[in-house]
Amino acid sequence: MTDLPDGIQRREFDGRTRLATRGEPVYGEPTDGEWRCWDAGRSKLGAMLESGMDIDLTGDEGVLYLGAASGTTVSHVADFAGPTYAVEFAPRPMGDLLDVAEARNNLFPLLKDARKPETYSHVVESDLDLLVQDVATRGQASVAVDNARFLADDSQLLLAIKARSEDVTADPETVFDSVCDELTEAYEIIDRQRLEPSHDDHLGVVARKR
Ligand SMILES: C[S@@+](CC[C@H](N)C(=O)[O-])C[C@H]1O[C@@H](n2cnc3c(N)ncnc32)[C@H](O)[C@@H]1O
Repeated sequence: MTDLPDGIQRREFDGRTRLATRGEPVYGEPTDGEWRCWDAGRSKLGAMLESGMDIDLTGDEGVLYLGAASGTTVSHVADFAGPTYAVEFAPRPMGDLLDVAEARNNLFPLLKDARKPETYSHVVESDLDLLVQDVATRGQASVAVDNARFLADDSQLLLAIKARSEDVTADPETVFDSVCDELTEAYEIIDRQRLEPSHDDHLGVVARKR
């Protein structure tokens, strides 16, 4: 069961109850006053929260977000959480991400490679509460394990695993099992759930740092 902080609400948009955060709109999402709809169809973390996975959020978390792209999901995270470091290695979406950060003084975009945490360890604080990861790259488990260095003990990992980024031909369940096995080097898995129908061949994982 998901524990939602005050900064995330369930509200009605177009006759459907959906998640929402308070902040400047980013991707043309529907709004209701200062609340903006968090579109689970465009956000794996949104889908994980909407499906009621075993996630525990308080709203004052320090966050490291890996794979921020243009800021669709990390904008919602920065709306409800504390300092949010957003790592993205592609220069193209970084321009959009900088615009998103303009309206959020707790969002810090970093043009860095998530496979090389040593290149941003001088900027990102230590003892963070939450690692959110959505990087379309091979070696998703080792990225999460290598970045555990920024987390306090017992903090949370919210991970979306994309099967095809590991192996386009393998059965997704086999890929998910192997990534989850590798994660246990640094984390205890609390919950795992496929993200269909909104995100094909993706697994949502909730874990705690050991
Ligand atoms: C599926 S998109 C992320 C979407 C985003 N999380 C959202 O929901 O708004 C995956 C992103 O991971 C980025 N990425 C892939 N490998 C990376 C790496 N090694 N370091 C940083 N970013 C990476 C890609 O450039 C891409 O923007």
